[in-house]
Amino acid sequence: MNDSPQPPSTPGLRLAVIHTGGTIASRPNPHGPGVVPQSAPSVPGLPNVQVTEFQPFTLPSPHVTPAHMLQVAQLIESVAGTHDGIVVTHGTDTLEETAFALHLLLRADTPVVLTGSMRHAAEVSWDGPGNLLDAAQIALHPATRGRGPLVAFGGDIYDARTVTKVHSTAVEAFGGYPGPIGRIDRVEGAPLIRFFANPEPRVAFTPAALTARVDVLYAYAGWTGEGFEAAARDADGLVIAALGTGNLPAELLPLIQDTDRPVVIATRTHAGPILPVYGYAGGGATLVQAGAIPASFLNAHKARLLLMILLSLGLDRAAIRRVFVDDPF
Ligand SMILES: NC(=O)C[C@H](N)C(=O)O
Repeated sequence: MNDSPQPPSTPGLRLAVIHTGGTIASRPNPHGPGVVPQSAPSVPGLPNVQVTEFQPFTLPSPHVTPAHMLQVAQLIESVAGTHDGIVVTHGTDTLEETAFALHLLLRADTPVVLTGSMRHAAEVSWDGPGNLLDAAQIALHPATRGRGPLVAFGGDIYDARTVTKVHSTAVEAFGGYPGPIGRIDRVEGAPLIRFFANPEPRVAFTPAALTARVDVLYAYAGWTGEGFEAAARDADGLVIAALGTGNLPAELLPLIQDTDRPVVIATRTHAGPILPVYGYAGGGATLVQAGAIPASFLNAHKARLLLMILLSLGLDRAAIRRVFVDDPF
């Protein structure tokens, strides 16, 4: 653990800030109801840090697609060599998906820290400036290098692979098993950054485009497979947010047996792995025997991104299975 207070900045550092929208860029809508992203938040002044800002798009994060994630990854690759740290501001609703996409796509090891806010700029409790300052100081800290894309929120630092949004309104909106890998605090204004875990090593994939279609289905008591056939017909791959350790109602077993599409099984619970424990029809052991691919600890929407990338690279089912099973997800 590195727990020595750091100076507010080290002279001559170069920070890139990539603004993409979200509540951190939002204000009340002058043309209609609610709040909408409008202008990028101001980057706090950091002495002797040269800041370059980029604004590839300004979107609420429910409008962000995998194509936007690839665009951000390509922008990061293009500026990584000339910057010491990179911050991405993003809406919180799909922030974990962009973070995980960057985890899968980036080759550069320049620190990348994503952040956002839960309150908009016209609210007294706006958390944007604090989160942005945290993210900038984390991105420029020497101990951050080599940890892959991170998420900074409410002072906690998360691994892109495990972070997830856990609350729809609270300022402490992020969590995820097994929790933060670091923390930023301040002592008399100086940042104190401590890491207490390293993320698992990353494998970087380099698709030219994310062309594959992957649909997510959500399991529930009494599901008899509604939606499965259409998804298996129209999509290149499927992810099921299954029950418990990766179990489904019995009706799903023949559907999974009969499709030639890769079917990845994640859990709809909020933590824990997929395991082939149960041997009743639809139990995890029977699904794996039928060809389903366990998503390990990935949630369904992160498993979808990995499957989309692997299908876009042209991998077949056996190769996809090897990535899901052998790589540290
Ligand atoms: N807090 C937020 O940023 C939520 C917003 N709906 C978004 O993700 O764009």
